[in-house]
Amino acid sequence: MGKIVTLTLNPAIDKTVTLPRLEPGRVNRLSQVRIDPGGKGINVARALHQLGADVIAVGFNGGWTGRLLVDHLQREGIHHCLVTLQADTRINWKLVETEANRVTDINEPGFQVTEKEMETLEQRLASVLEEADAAVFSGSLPDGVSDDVYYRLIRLAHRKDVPVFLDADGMSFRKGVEAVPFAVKPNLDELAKWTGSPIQGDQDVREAGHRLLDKGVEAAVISMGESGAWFFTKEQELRTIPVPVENAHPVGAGDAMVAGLVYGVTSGWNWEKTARFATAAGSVAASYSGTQFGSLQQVEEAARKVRFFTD
Ligand SMILES: Nc1ncnc2c1ncn2[C@@H]1O[C@H](COP(=O)(O)OP(=O)(O)O)[C@@H](O)[C@H]1O
Ligand SMILES: O=P(O)(O)OC[C@H]1O[C@](O)(COP(=O)(O)O)[C@@H](O)[C@@H]1O
Repeated sequence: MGKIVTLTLNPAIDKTVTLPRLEPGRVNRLSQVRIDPGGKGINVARALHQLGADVIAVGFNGGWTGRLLVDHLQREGIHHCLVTLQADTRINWKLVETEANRVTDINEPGFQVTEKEMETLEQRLASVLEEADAAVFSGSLPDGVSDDVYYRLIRLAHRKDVPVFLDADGMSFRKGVEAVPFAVKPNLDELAKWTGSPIQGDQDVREAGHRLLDKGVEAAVISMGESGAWFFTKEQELRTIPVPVENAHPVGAGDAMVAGLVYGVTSGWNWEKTARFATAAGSVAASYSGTQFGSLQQVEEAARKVRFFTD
């Protein structure tokens, strides 16, 4: 496995705050507070690094929260190539209510990016892609970045022969798919936005998965939280069932799954092994508070317990 590049246009500091129950309109006191570096591509890089992969995180970053983010990345030993902006990297709040076992995400929109800054980022990405075996483009877009950005950058990666794994939402995902990434990983909400109609059962998922393959992507993975995921290629379709995680902390599970998927594909594993591993990577992440990811050994152990729907 060679170098993997992740792209995070809108990174974040994830602030996970825990309390028994939120009482709106009253003074609430937190029982725990946790800070993690975040944003989808940053998390994929952290998860891949935990698995032992050679990874570099590319993206924007800025202000005091940006310095905090870099500090965390350095402590974790993550290589990065970030374009520094004046404005602060956003803070995304993850409100955990323990009594209801409910997590509410409150994500800031993020900083404003100029055309010039976007050009600088594209130049850096282009040079990092020269040495890459795979790239992961994921997450929301900051203000000022047009929603065809993944489309353009996937085409850039094609010119360098680098397969792209895309995990995005809304119009940036829709346009990105048109550039034919190697793989996509929507969850059910993201998939419903792409199809334009609600996804109401396995048959709807299968139809949507095949529509994604018809667009030319080699692999479509549809994640469904604790219910596992569907893994589609032209040759095979599998539905995985993870070992359920009690009192799960699902933030970052999707990013861990993407990391597991890239890890399996770039290791040359078959689709069953990759599907088990990616599913398990998500579950291990869901077992930790905040965003924390499993080691190779932990994920391999959890992968042995993943079942296929037809088992
Ligand atoms: N409560 C859970 N128990 C076990 N596995 C989970 C749980 N939540 C998530 N996962 C694993 O993580 C994967 C990705 O989670 P999901 O919530 O679908 O992603 P996203 O964060 O992108 O919405 C799931 O397909 C599953 O394998
Ligand atoms: O870029 P977006 O869509 O706002 O998402 C950013 C958030 O998603 C996360 O990367 C978690 O994503 P997943 O739960 O999908 O794995 C958080 O760390 C971050 O706060």
